[in-house]
Amino acid sequence: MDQQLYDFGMIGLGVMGRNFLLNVADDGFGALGTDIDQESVDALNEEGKEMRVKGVSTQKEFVSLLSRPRKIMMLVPAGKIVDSVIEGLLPILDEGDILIDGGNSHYDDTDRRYEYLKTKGIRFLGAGVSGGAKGARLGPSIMPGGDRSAWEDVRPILETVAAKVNGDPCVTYIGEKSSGHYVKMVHNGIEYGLMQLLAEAYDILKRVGGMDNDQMSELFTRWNNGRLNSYLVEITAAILKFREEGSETHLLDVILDKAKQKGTGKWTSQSAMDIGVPIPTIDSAVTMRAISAFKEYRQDNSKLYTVVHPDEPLLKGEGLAEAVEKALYFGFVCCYAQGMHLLAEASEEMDYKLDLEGIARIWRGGCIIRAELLETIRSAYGKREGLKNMMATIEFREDLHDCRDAVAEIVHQANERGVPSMCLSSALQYFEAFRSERLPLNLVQAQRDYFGSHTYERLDEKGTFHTTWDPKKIHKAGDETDSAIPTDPNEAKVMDPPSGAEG
Ligand SMILES: NC(=O)C1=CN([C@@H]2O[C@H](COP(=O)(O)OP(=O)(O)OC[C@H]3O[C@@H](n4cnc5c(N)ncnc54)[C@H](OP(=O)(O)O)[C@@H]3O)[C@@H](O)[C@H]2O)C=CC1
Ligand SMILES: O=C(CO)[C@H](O)[C@H](O)COP(=O)(O)O
Repeated sequence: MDQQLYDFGMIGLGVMGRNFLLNVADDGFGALGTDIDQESVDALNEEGKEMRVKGVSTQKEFVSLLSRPRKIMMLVPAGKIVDSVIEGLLPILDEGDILIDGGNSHYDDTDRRYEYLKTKGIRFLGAGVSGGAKGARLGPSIMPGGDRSAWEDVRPILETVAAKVNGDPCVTYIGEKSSGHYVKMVHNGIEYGLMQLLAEAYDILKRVGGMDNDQMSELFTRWNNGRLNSYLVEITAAILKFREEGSETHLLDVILDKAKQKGTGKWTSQSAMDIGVPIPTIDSAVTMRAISAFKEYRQDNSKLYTVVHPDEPLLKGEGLAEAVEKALYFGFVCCYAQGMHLLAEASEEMDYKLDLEGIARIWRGGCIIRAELLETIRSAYGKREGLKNMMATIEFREDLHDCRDAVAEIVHQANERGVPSMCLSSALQYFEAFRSERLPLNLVQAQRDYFGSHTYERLDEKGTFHTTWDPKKIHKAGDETDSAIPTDPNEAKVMDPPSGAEG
């Protein structure tokens, strides 16, 4: 093999890169890897001894051993490292070679790199990869976007290594420019939401229902055999019962309750805010990770504010379990609905021309958010061209109706005992807001017009209106904000803090 050229190259032989490359080799392709760390190169050579795999130490040797056009994937930490790897490669690549960024890069960086590499004659793909270590090794879900001809060239390899659902590979060309990384970012936003919903269900079962870890593990296993069937429910069941060898304690009970984040969830929320798409369940999950990081504040506050716990929960045992299952299912549907809606709007905003059915299809296997539910989502989008929000489709209408009261009850139970349920509550509130024909935002419009002359529209007349709400208002030319200061001293007083509030 050493004298032959290799079909596929990987830069970065960490958790994802090494496993992805071994997966490529499993499928009979010649697989070549390199890493800044010699130990990772040696480990690949050791692990790939019996396979068509080789690790080399320099980029020069790496590039010289790849067949043309070279097909190189980078799985290195996102950010400046990606740019430095690109700069190192450029002088030794040839026109038409293909570079794939498989990491979790920000879509703006991907657009910049795509344009830059085009000027250098390099065909660039920003390809989200999901599935963690095991997925990369056995079959991930892959979301490539960018140069279409590059996709056609790497397609046979990516379709072979990707996960399969009923023989269908979990990879498709997502679209132009940064669309692949945008879709992966939203995948991760949904991932944040589902994980937090599961964490809240665990907390409620434990603190409201008094269930122990082994009982919860059995329950999650049971749920995984029903409509909640998904990778994240499956691993939650496994985590709940896990004990280290020789230990009586569940490992979960001694893990610090501060969740880290690398950025993709936050970027999803930021982009949704920019475009104006509501994704409160994903936002709440990002916020809960941020709150979790303030452990010391939480410790201090827990001593200051105590919650009176009612003696007997209204729901317990099987009744509670059944209601939590409904709440979780409801939360899952709302979370996917928010992510898909964001993709639908972003597709227009960024001109990505996304195929939402295709995206749901390649998320059914290999990735972290894979779930039985995704087949229903795929079918809902497949049947309706232009569908943006799936909440009102016949596929989900009955289930959401059926689960709604259970979510309200579970949130109530959690509130009664001071157990935070930000994601579950946000899912319920999202549903309530979207099914409200009339929202109280008429008052917000009136307030905006009152203090800032921002105008409003009316239900009973066409046009844009402004009212002089307070004839006593002092208008200072060119400074509308000043006119917002109430002139009535009694009104101003209301804004003073109530006496005795401090301390
Ligand atoms: N872990 C996961 O579950 C998933 C990760 N991702 C994304 O994939 C990317 C890689 O993640 P992951 O494999 O977990 O990260 P790791 O840190 O495990 O691996 C990255 C590897 O790249 C090496 N590296 C760093 N700089 C260079 C360089 N200049 N040239 C060559 N190699 C270099 C690192 O070496 P050293 O350690 O010595 O710095 C390390 O071996 C990230 O963008 C991540 O967000 C995507 C999906 C899932
Ligand atoms: O992309 C992934 C899975 O799909 C990664 O595991 C992701 O990096 C996890 O994100 P975070 O560290 O922010 O929880």
